[in-house]
Amino acid sequence: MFLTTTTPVLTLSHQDLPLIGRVHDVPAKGSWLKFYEWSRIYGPIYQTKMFGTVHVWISSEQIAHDLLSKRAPVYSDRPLIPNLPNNRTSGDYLALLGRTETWKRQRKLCNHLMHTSSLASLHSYPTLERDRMLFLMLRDPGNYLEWIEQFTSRTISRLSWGTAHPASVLRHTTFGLLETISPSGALPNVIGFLRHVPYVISPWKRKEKARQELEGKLFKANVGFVEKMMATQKAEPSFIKTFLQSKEAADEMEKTHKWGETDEARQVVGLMAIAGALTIGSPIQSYILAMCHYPEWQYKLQEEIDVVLEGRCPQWEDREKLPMLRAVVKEVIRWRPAVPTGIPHATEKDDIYNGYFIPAGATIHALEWGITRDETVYPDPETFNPRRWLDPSFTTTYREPLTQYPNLNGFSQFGFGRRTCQGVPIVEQDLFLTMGGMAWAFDMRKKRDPKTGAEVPVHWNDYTPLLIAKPAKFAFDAFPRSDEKKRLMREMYEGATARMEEESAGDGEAASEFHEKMVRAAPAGLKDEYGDMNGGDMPESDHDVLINVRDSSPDSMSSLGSFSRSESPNTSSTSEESDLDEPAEIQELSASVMERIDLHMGEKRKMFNMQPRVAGLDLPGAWRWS
Ligand code: HEM
Repeated sequence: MFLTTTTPVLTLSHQDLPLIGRVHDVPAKGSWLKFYEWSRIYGPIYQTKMFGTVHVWISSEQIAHDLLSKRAPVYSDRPLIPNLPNNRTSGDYLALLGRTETWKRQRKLCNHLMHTSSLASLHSYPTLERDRMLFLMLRDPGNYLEWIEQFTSRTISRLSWGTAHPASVLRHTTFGLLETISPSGALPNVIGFLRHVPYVISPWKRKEKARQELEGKLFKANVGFVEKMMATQKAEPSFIKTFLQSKEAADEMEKTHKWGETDEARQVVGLMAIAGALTIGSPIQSYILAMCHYPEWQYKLQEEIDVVLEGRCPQWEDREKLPMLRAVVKEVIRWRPAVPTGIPHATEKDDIYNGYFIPAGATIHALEWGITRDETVYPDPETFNPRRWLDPSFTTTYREPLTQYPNLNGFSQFGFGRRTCQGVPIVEQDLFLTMGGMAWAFDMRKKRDPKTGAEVPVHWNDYTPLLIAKPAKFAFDAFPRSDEKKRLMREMYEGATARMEEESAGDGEAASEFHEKMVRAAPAGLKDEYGDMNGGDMPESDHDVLINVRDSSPDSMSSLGSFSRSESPNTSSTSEESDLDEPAEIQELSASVMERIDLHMGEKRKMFNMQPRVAGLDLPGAWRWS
């Protein structure tokens, strides 16, 4: 009943797009590979029907521009997400809103906050956190996933609220949201009618409600913190601070109409934090994967950095002088897109494109994976080749002047038309600094078997299945390139931590008060999950031991409570610090965390029971809850 034919249907006035595929032909893992494979057979635009909804898949940048940009009034809506059914209207998540007045107002605010922050070079937060990350990698490269995720979540926390303290909880709630919204995440996104299951027996609804409650409290507490710091002139720069200052300076009309209420700004900034924490780790990890497979590019990059900077580690101010580094950044994103299926748009009216009919209400996917494999634009697309951005013979990608290009502005990987990504300045700076820093500091390469001397294989393209795809964990060696660089890394780390300590002295108790109390109030089991509210600060000296209590491989991250942490003295609990004298807000929050864990356990049991019924629909295992 849900299935389709492989033959285009002809009518007198127009032709339907080629209609292909069945829901159970699409694997849950690497679904974009299947959609790309179909594009090779059926062309750069075709449709599938899944549970009654038309999905249009576009694998050509030109077609994506023709529709999503040039016909923006028709193609700028977002589809309903069955597992988050108010996504188009609630105003909680800007990126998921329909094309409403709320979305327009929020997008304007987001734009203003990003612009202000990027004019101030993101307040050097990415540099500070990059310096911290390099040293952590030096000490414990095997835990690279943790250091990278800490880098991204701490950087965006600082940008959003002027402090890194919320980073751990942010990572947690954000990953839950990714499950909620991903087509291959929560089951109602695959079997749409499951969204009608009543709340009391819907594990998905209950889990999502608990997650949203926790997230809401986190965002509220963070705004409260910024307000408190501003009252004493100690607030570090942040999106929220910019909002509050802009509103303060505005006239009465602008106060509500232009900038909206603080509650709304809280959600806009929350969404920006979510986007930053979710996405940027993907290309950083893919860079290491690329260097394992293409060591020659690592040497070329190191040569550029060494010659131009004479031994210094790349800084954001060096960007004009380092085109190869910018080319590597861009090529990593092309080679392994972070959002390989794109974030879908929806049509508001029937449309005809080159004689093909596209109905109102269709879900439109700019298939980023397919777009980056268009051979007319990217010859030999499977090969990682930054030269395509630097050599004039690559006429479709090369652009002058090299002091400016390549860069990420307008790159297809950040979407199309009115819904393009707002975070490009952060992505650009984060990736330039981390990839440049890693190339400067380390020779990264495949491990060798100590007995045989043979290279230990590294996967080529094993990525996590959710909307934001990250490479499965792999083993590699990261050798510091010299003793001098080791010394400099320590110095850079110490410089970064000194500044952090200064900030902590400035924010005194207020910054950590909320988060640390939450940890202390939580029972022992939960401390594993929320243990280090600083996002895993480093021990004082080399002799301290990092205790990583959990595996942070992408696979294990698909279950709640899976983030690894390092034990830190200031977050450990004592019997005197019981929850009895905690403020009501903290007790309430801790109870909600408990409820969420209970829910999670119950839900897993229920899921188990439900699987035979799901299997009765003849869906392959891959489409079931995993
Ligand atoms: C590697 C990192 C990132 C990638 C690949 C990426 C990619 C994307 C894509 C493909 C879209 C959808 C565009 C469309 O619908 O046509 C999007 C939307 C968005 N991104 Fe990003 N993004 C990244 C990082 C960020 C960051 C750090 C922020 C932080 C501000 C951010 C904020 C947003 C927002 C607010 C939207 C929604 C725009 C709207 O719906 O109007 N993104 N991004």
